[in-house]
Amino acid sequence: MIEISNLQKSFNERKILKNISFTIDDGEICGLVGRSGAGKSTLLRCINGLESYDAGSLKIDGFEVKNHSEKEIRQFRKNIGMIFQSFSLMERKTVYQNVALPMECWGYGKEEIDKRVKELLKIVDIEDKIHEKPRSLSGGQKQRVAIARALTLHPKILLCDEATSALDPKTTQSILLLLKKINETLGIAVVFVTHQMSVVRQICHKVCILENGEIMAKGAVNEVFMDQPQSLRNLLGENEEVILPQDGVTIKISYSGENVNDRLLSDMAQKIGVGFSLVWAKTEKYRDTVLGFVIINVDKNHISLVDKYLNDVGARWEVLTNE
Ligand SMILES: Nc1ncnc2c1ncn2[C@@H]1O[C@H](COP(=O)(O)OP(=O)(O)OP(=O)(O)O)[C@@H](O)[C@H]1O
Repeated sequence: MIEISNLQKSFNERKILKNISFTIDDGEICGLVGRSGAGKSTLLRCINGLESYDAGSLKIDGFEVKNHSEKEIRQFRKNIGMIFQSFSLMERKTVYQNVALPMECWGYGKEEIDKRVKELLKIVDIEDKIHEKPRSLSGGQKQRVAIARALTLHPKILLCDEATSALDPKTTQSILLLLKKINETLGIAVVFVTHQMSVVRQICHKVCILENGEIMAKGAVNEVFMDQPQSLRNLLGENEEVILPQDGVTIKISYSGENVNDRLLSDMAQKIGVGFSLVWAKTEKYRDTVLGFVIINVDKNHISLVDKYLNDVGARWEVLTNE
């Protein structure tokens, strides 16, 4: 379990992380998102003990990460694997040798290394490239090797720094599926720093949105995406321009596949006898649920009935325009 409480970090008097608090439970996947320079990588480096922090607490399974000897930190880092956008493989070594490296550094015997490397190459589905050098591999294959290497010492946590940002969409999908499988079968917690919201939607249980070193929103992914806090809107941008009607009241309704069924609007029309015009709608698939977003326009005389109905069924909604 990762427990971060009021964490603060400055570089040259400049506050980079301000009062960061959140927890990641064992086996959870947490997305850390935010604009460039928000402090995501610094936070990741604090988690694996590469960077210290000025105040607050960062505990992993009860172990406060800062103020330890080199030896203690080295031992602690065995619990944490890390993968990067740039893969960071050793070009002169083969796939086998790259994956074997952490175990060699820790002085494991040849036989144990051989068994573990082959087992991992099978998990990441790249056994056929065992004797190749990184230069002959595609980006996705290189990331598979990097994932295998990150898992050699049986870590409890995998930190991913923009791990899919250099990959095309199809390869990104296959790496996300692999990380999901690893999370589910090995129970490893994953912290995923990314700019790609699709990554958060598809594999993360939780998300933290960082802005200028502060957490602006955090929580279960479907909750945060349904609430659409300003920090999330800032990140998503205005990529869909919807033309809103000039008269009546235009409202946006958000609902999840768990608490409101897809007959929400037709039921509303039937039960309260109110018509509406559909302005825009979309559904999005998340890890464990589907979210629906609908914009409708109703006569202003009917808005109190609509208000009551939507509150009764537990849908979230907001007024976009009111004539
Ligand atoms: N070692 C350092 N010394 C001084 N300033 C640093 C150092 N490392 C990071 N910073 C500064 O801290 C801020 C946060 O950097 P960080 O790399 O954590 O952001 P980020 O959210 O990961 O950005 P990106 O998405 O571009 O990787 C930036 O303004 C950066 O310049």
